[in-house]
Amino acid sequence: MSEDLNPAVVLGSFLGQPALRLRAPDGASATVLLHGGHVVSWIPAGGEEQLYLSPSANYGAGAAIRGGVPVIFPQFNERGPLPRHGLVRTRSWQATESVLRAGHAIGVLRFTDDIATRVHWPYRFELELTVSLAGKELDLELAVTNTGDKPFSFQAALHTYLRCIDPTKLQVEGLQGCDFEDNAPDATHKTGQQWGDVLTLAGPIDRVYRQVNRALTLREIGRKASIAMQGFDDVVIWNPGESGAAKIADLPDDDWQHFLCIEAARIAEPVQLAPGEEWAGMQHLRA
Ligand SMILES: O=P(O)(O)OC[C@H]1O[C@H](O)[C@H](O)[C@@H](O)[C@@H]1O
Repeated sequence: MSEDLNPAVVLGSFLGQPALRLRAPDGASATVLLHGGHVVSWIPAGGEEQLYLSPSANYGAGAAIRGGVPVIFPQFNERGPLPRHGLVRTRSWQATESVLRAGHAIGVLRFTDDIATRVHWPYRFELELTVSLAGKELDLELAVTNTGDKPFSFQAALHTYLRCIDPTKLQVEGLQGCDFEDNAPDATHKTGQQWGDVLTLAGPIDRVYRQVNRALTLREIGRKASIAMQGFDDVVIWNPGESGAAKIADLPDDDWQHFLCIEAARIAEPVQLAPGEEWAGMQHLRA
């Protein structure tokens, strides 16, 4: 991609890392690192930063960046033999396209399997992350294509760290009736069902909500944001709380108070892809 192909989307740098910088005509902007295809910043038109990014985050080859929107593929967490959260958040992607269409700045990044990924996972695949923004909206689409001659199955997620004022005072609405798996260290029951429509946090939370077929609303003082998904059946809600944050080296001890992860995920029922097939999942964020 040439540097001056489109003034709405340019190749630049962010903390010394190669990055795609998107700016819509209405002033909305986002930054996507080539490392991990990782969105590290999103500022809606006339608004403020919506994503949390740890000041202690690590960057560069092999690093998993704490904050922003890590792309998880083909394994979620430690639910298999691969490195935690898969193979692509720690590797370099390529910027392939930049477009300004109907007022939206759009950038596309691609990741293709290589010898290093095939050592872990012997499949041929291509990922494409499309980042599109304008006004108060950010749309992220992850497309996965099986470019090989063997079928495979995978899990995937867009592990979005949403910046917030205080996670213990916000509300997430829209999960009523959904079954969940509770992976918090102190959870007394490993599964449950969301009985009320309003989820509030009292401490650490690490839940996989199943079959969330509607948009979620995040409310806190002076703010109402919405998060909708397509293709991603599950939603992970994660915050390590004070005790968990103390064990995370690349997160300042108090910073658990500045974000809530609302992750568009496909975990419980992995996607099966035959040779030549493609799957796409989307997360739509509205500030
Ligand atoms: O520390 P990481 O490897 O980035 O994982 C961060 C978190 O990701 C997900 O939200 C999982 O549900 C959590 O169990 C995990 O702690």
